[in-house]
Amino acid sequence: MIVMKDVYKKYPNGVVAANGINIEINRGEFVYVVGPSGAGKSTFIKMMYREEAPTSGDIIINGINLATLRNKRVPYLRRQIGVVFQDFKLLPNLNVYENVAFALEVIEETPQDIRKKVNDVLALVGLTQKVRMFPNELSGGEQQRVSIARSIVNVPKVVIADEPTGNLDPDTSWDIMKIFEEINARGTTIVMATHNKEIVNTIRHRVIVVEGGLITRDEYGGEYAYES
Ligand SMILES: Nc1ncnc2c1ncn2[C@@H]1O[C@H](COP(=O)(O)OP(=O)(O)OP(=O)(O)O)[C@@H](O)[C@H]1O
Repeated sequence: MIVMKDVYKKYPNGVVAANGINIEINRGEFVYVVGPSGAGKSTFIKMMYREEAPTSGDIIINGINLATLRNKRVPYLRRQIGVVFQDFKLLPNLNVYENVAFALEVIEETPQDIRKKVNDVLALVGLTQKVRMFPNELSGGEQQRVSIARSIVNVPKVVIADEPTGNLDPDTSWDIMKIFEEINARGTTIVMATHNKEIVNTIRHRVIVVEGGLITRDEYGGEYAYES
């Protein structure tokens, strides 16, 4: 469960990117976050995994209050949340297997556990044949699959994705969406910022519209639509 109460965010340059956001997202939901460029979608998402801190207001993720979370507890939060980016953010000097295993190794899993968990998630995203390849040997879609595998290897309750199909062609984007659908079907909450109107209007889920740092619409099975 994700709760935001009166969340306000002003960047040091004076830009107000969140201007009183209130929202509840229940366990297992799939939520699209849409809105015009500069509306505050990335800021909204970054505050959920504490990449950005709100200026005021409360953010509670699976019972963890980010307002009172100590910095040393941030890794604990990050284990509960998988994050997927538009530009994949893979480590270029590690192969597919190592990029995914890295996320587990940092929390001191045993080698046997690592092997099983990494192979399982790589099978889920369809990359079993490419485990020894490096990011620069993969297509964009394959790199995004690695990044998704990395995001779910710790079995997080929530996966947050900021424009995960933004760098991909339409066919590849649909393939990536199938993986998110599968992850969601297994019970993981998904929060996804996207500009992809066709996807939002075809694979229907809850749609939150962010405009001017505010949630201006919130509809289950809604359409990709906003005023400006
Ligand atoms: N680190 C930052 N410092 C200062 N201002 C920022 C910072 N990050 C974002 N902003 C500003 O906050 C506002 C919201 O930006 P944000 O990236 O959240 O929008 P967005 O809806 O994700 O946009 P896009 O769809 O273009 O990615 C914009 O005016 C932006 O310029």
